[in-house]
Amino acid sequence: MSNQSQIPVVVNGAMGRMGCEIVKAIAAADDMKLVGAIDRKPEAVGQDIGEIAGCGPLEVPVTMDLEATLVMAQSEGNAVMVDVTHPAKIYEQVRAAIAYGVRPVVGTTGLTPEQIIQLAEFAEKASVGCLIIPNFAIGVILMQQAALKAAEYFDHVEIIELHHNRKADAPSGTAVKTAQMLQEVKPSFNPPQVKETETLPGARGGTTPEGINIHSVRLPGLVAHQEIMFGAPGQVYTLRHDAMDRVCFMPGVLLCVRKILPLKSLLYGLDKLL
Ligand SMILES: NC(=O)C1=CN([C@@H]2O[C@H](COP(=O)(O)OP(=O)(O)OC[C@H]3O[C@@H](n4cnc5c(N)ncnc54)[C@H](OP(=O)(O)O)[C@@H]3O)[C@@H](O)[C@H]2O)C=CC1
Ligand SMILES: O=C(O)C1=N[C@H](C(=O)O)C[C@H](O)C1
Repeated sequence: MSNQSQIPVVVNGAMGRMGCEIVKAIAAADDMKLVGAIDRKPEAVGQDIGEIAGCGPLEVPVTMDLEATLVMAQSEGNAVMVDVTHPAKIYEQVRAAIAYGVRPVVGTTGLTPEQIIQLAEFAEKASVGCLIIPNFAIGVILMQQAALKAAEYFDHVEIIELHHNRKADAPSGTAVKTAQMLQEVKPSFNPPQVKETETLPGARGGTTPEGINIHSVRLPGLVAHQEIMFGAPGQVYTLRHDAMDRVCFMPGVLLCVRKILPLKSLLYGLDKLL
């Protein structure tokens, strides 16, 4: 495939756990070209991201300069930025990408519902596609679909998400999205049965506006896991997904990079693309 028909891709957070995996996946995709690698480690500036990610030289030096990279990517035309950084700066980074006409595929979690609404308005006005994808794994989307079916029959549900202990945000973006999806089937869950008292604050987890409790477990050894537990008199129905390796997210990342090109507005969730 000629260089001109390849999709130019910038990875923000390129040196992280997800970032390195994404760099390798893009390097292996014939229809994409890595044009920028951003991270926030001064000591790595100028080093080849291909060497850092372990896929051999790509001649793409690490930079800390988001704006200059967006300007460069914009000049390539039809560019995409995959962001896998940190909740702290994600809102500003997505706005900047949209402002430069570089389509953001946002894997970073931690955006608030209000921020997502504001980004949707901004993307719509700019007529730039934007994807907010709390989970790129197909297995998670299938689990969520099964949960939507179960929610038609069960009034009681709790979500348990389990992650490695380097994760910055809690609850996970996937758990938040799952609760939001369930609410579309039923406006509220878990009608109270008794007046509960927490003798240890937080023991019942965090309660979403949908009335669904989310429990966040953080341990070394875990990667990314989620259970959705439905209960009814005499039965418990549990759905579970386990990400054993971040490679499971890569087909979803590549799909987003391809599917974002014709979009002119924001979509939230991989289910919207399938
Ligand atoms: N949507 C999905 O399917 C998935 C989403 N995620 C999400 O992706 C994000 C990253 O996860 P993970 O790769 O495990 O995290 P890591 O901490 O391993 O990687 C993040 C990288 O981005 C760097 N970074 C942080 N903030 C900035 C910034 N403002 N600008 C540039 N670089 C920055 C970090 O630097 P430093 O080390 O110095 O902090 C680090 O190198 C998280 O929000 C996580 O929830 C993760 C897996 C799957
Ligand atoms: O931080 C992670 O690792 C993950 N984050 C995402 C989330 O918050 O849902 C997706 C996946 O669970 C891995």
